[in-house]
Amino acid sequence: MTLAATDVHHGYADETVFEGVSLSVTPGEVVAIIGPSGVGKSTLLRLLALFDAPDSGTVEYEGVDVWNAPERERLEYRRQIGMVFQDASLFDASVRRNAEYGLRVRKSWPERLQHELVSLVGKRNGTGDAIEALETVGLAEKADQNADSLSGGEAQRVAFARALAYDPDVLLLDEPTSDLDPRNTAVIEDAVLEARAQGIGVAIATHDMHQAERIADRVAVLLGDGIIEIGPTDRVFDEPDDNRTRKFIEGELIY
Ligand SMILES: Nc1ncnc2c1ncn2[C@@H]1O[C@H](COP(=O)(O)OP(=O)(O)OP(=O)(O)O)[C@@H](O)[C@H]1O
Repeated sequence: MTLAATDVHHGYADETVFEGVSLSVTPGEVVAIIGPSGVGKSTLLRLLALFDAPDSGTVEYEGVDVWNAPERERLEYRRQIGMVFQDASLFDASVRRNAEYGLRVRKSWPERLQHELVSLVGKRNGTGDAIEALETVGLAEKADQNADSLSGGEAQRVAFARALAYDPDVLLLDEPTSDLDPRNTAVIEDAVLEARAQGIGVAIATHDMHQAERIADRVAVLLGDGIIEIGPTDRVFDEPDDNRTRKFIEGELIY
């Protein structure tokens, strides 16, 4: 399942964040979105997550222009996309109940609706296993603990498991490790690579250049005027086409 934003423009009130941005996420790849603070990395992820419609341009799920599709279809496409934010935002409930959240919502739907939606996206998700997802992030043994007993890093790992348990086609990660120590970061990065191995397409916004180098297949560099460069990670880091990319990677203030 390919998720693609094409020539999207977006802004808030009168302020344009970016224009003419195109980015696709294909199955089994990790795309890192890098760029200075405020250039619109989160905004782009929100457009890909179908939370917000672009001001112009299209967002397509497997070739379907989702903002011209009926609302019910759009909601179903949205459910194929797992999102993890910088802040874990867990519920005051057990780790297991948090990880199961998406599964419970889907199971509560009428059978007729389930069939209709399976025919739309070609699979029945919501049948995943929360404990398996917790195992992926090394927290299955804490399944019965209340989420508020977890450390910040553990909570973020549960947020990742919650997105994974639902069996998404795509995972969108908005700086998921920016507040984490190296050990918890490594757990999340391994889980990302595991998701990729299962065929999930992943886009991750990150300020950590080393993280992008470690886990991304492709890197998109977002600057004031849009994506100035996109390509295989090694090529973008070692031989960037755009001089601003090189300066940004080397830590110069360019924006
Ligand atoms: N809901 C909103 N209402 C108004 N302006 C917003 C909103 N969300 C983001 N912005 C503005 O849009 C611009 C892009 O923000 P965004 O969060 O997408 O950038 P970012 O690259 O993810 O930044 P950071 O790296 O600091 O997280 C910023 O100027 C921000 O202030």
